[in-house]
Amino acid sequence: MASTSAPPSGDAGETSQPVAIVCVGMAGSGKTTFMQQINAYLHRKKEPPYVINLDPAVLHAPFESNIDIRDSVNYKEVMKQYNLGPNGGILTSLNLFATKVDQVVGLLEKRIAPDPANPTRKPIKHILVDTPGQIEVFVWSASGTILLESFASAVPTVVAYIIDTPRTSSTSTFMSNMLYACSILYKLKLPMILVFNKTDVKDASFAKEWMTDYDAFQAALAEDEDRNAFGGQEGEGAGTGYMGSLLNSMSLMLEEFYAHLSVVGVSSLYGTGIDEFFEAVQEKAEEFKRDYQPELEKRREEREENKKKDREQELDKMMRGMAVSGSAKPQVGDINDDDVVEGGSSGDDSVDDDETEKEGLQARYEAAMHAGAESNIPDASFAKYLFDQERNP
Ligand SMILES: Nc1nc2c(ncn2[C@@H]2O[C@H](COP(=O)(O)OP(=O)(O)OP(=O)(O)O)[C@@H](O)[C@H]2O)c(=O)[nH]1
Repeated sequence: MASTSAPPSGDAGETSQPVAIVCVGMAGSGKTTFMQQINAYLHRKKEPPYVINLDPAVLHAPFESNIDIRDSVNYKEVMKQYNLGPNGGILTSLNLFATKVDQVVGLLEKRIAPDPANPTRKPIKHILVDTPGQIEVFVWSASGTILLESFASAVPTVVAYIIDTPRTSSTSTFMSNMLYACSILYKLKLPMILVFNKTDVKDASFAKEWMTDYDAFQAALAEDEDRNAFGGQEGEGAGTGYMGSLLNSMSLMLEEFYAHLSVVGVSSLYGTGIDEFFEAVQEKAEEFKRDYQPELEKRREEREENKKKDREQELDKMMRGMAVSGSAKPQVGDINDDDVVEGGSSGDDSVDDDETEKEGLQARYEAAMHAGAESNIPDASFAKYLFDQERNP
């Protein structure tokens, strides 16, 4: 079941490696406000984080970034040059930035490694990564995967999925959001924390209960069905028996998924629940090292192995190509020599044969003409003569 209030396994700052927290969330869920809040929290704790902004379209970020995609890629220029709309512009900017991921990780690794020239420099304990508001552009793009895998190869990385709690309070919107979270987990393959934001407006206890108590969700489902209110506050209330049974089976299916999540309720506006969030970060960082890192390394090794195989195949193909073209010349030479020796049927020889044939025909024709002239063979018989000559040269 969801580890909604798991005890902290130590201060997040005590881990030897820093933890990267990648914030994703639907537009308006409060991602930027949340980033601002956790950034301020860490500054207050005198543990300033390393901040990476991957949102090329953000106009005013309320916090400073150490690495900012906007410093390398001009989103508006990308839109203009490639004739793209806003989403295409963000995607292309991310793709362009992903080509520099080695430099980004290089900078990051340099910063988190101890500096012999400055031994008193405070180590970085948290890396905060802000992502574009268009969640699908990041989560479902190749560049998003490349960037995340690169971070995860450098430091333990966890995903914080920010949810707008007041807009998730009906059974159907809750289920939609959970399915989306599930798809993100499958896609990113990194430990995930569900951050129920805006708890100053709507407490997240209902969500925690629904995730841990199947009967409680069933009761809420029955209530929504009775009220014909599957859309909740923001829906149209289009409840049907089909919807009820669908939500029912989905909630059963998601039980296993919930078991792998940490769930926290926060108010980014007032800063409540942030301690609990960092406890969950610590828990997930440990989980990353225990469960995800070996899997990531296995995938990386497989990729390397496949790359090696591809390279070997290419090399093999090339060598075979060289062998064919290398041996082709002598072989062609051999064939020519053999042809000459054996009088084989090379193209040139057949031309010679044709020539000989032609000359023979010509001679016979002339002889025939001469003979015809001499013997007055009529033209009609001449063809027969030639024919006979052909058959009995
Ligand atoms: N009441 C309340 N409002 C919040 C909270 N967090 C964010 N908001 C409000 O929600 C709105 C959206 O917040 P943002 O932080 O801009 O959301 P976002 O997810 O970054 O949005 P995009 O930039 O579109 O991706 C703003 O009006 C915030 O003030 C919260 O904890 N409580």
